[in-house]
Amino acid sequence: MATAIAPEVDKTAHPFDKANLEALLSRRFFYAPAFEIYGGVAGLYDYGPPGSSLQANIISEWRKHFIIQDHMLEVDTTIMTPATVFETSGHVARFADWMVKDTKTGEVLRADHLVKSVLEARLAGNLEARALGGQPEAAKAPALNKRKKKDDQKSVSVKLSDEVVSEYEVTLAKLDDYSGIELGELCRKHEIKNPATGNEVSEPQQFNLMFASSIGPTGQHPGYLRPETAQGHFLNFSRLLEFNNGRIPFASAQIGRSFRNEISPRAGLLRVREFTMAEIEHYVDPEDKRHERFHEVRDLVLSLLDRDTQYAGSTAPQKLSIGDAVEKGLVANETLGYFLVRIYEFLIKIGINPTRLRFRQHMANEMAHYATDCWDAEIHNSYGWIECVGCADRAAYDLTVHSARTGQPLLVRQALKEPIIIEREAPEFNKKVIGKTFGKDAAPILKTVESLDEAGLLKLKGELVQGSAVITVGEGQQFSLTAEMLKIERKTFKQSIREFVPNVIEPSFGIGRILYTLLEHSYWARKDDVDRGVLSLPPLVAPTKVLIVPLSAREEFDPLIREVSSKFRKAGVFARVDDSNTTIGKRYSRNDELGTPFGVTLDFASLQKRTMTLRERDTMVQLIGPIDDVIKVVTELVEGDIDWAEACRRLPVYEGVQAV
Ligand SMILES: Nc1ncnc2c1ncn2[C@@H]1O[C@H](COP(=O)(O)OP(=O)(O)OP(=O)(O)O)[C@@H](O)[C@H]1O
Repeated sequence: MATAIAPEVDKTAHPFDKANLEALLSRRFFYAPAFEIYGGVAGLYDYGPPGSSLQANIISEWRKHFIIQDHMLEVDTTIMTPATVFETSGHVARFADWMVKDTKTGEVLRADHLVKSVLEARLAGNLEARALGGQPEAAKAPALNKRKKKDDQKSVSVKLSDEVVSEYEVTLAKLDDYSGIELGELCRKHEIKNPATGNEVSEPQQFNLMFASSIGPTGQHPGYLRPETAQGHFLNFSRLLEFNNGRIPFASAQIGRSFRNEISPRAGLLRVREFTMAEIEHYVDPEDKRHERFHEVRDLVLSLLDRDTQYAGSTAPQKLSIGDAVEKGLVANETLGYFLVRIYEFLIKIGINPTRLRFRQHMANEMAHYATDCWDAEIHNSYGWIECVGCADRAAYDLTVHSARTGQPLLVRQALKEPIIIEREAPEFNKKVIGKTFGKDAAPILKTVESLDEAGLLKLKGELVQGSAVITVGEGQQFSLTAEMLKIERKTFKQSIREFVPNVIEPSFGIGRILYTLLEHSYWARKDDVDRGVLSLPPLVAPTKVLIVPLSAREEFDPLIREVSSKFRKAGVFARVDDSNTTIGKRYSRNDELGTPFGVTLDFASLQKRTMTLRERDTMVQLIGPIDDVIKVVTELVEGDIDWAEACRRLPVYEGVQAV
């Protein structure tokens, strides 16, 4: 048997060409602007057949990797949410970005994106100018009036002083940390204007990103489309805990749509107004954030860009094993570290280039006020380093606020191995007297006193000793209590149950951002022809796994096509027949663009000798073998049980005319 060597393919013969990739994605209908024939709406996209399959395959792998392998509890909660939920969670007050307006045209721009694009364009212009030689334009920020109007839309060769370059670099490294006021100051200081018009911009204003709606026909019940899936997990916490037999740690997981009214979405799938998220809420004991499988991942080395490095104005990550990172306190705890590794493994498995993946820690202002640590998985693409997954330790915030608002306990009760004896102040009521004196107000009065903490009870006790005490119930109603109604005494209790609100570690994935970045990482053009694009998607996520190509349209091929299709179907391999009336080369080229990893060709020899050729997308090498052997090899390739080098050892190279 002739053995083929699996050749290395040069995928870097041409520099990455975004326009070519975008043309391919549109031509093959991976996705397209929604409502296109009505002119489209910014930030809304529809996925076509290959895009939908690719997304479904990524999600399917996500379910296997996280839900199945880590035994998570899957939920599917509603998108439409009553306003009170988001008032409680803080989204109504704080889920906002800073926007500025063009003072003449009224065009709206996101403030931090404006600062970023203008400073980056100036730095790029500086590099160009330095390459050409020349004097720095100014010791400080270059005045815009010295520049051409509109010059910040793209880089313009203007040399900057070293001092300005370093100031810009530090500003960019810390960009996510600035408040609205600071962004306004940056615009004034660096004379940042609307690049499209050269006009000044207004002071930054906050814009809430949630889509408001109302529930029911009266319009009296305000609601919002959820901007993340997380709240649906938290509100079901008690049921989930019960489902898990009252034990933590455990995690809930949800895949679903979220909506954000982004200020000016201009980055394709990276910033859209409706998108699919996959979110995990992992509930842990606040006093023990170890993870039972941490030992399995502790030696894996990640690229970590910590907070202090960013404050120092650098964006160079350090390579560190997650074990060391947790030990040094760089990553707050084992559970957070475990998830960083699991996120890494998932992204690599679906085809993200590991050299273009880093984890960046949030800076102080960037992080939600309640979070204790947060790292974003950022993946590099032609738009720069893009957050694709956020991973935060949200502490006990969400469960605490929903519990306080609803009066429902959202906590864990754990039997203590050894009961503990505690001494504390305890109220003893004379319910008869209270009932007689206060009537229907008696119950809320008792509830208010019972909810007082140790300090509150001691204060009340002191006042009662003086004769009477006033307590405030609900919205400010006051009642006077006497020593006849209430005694407060120090008592001893035996506690055999520990009650606590768990902390939540939340990995949150944006599927669209991952999908687009994967397409960029997979795209390259053949050395001999820049227009022959290939998407090297791994078989695991490729929309179609095998293309069946009959060489002739003659009827006598039909039974064989049916047989091969049916055998692939039975093996669980998604195959498509391409019997279009075009050359075999064109058929393969089209499927290279669709990312189809394998092709099998049925020719006249197939009819006579029952053989079939097998073509690999990237190398275009063709092997040949008996039909059943080829199907077996393809099945193993698709399932990841063997690689192409092994396939080349199993089947001889096809020596006939190569169908390229
Ligand atoms: N407008 C959007 N379009 C597509 N994906 C998004 C969008 N907003 C968020 N995501 C995805 O959801 C994930 C979790 O959302 P999160 O709230 O952490 O994002 P974010 O910090 O608001 O993102 P950004 O700062 O880029 O707006 C992100 O990592 C990203 O992958």
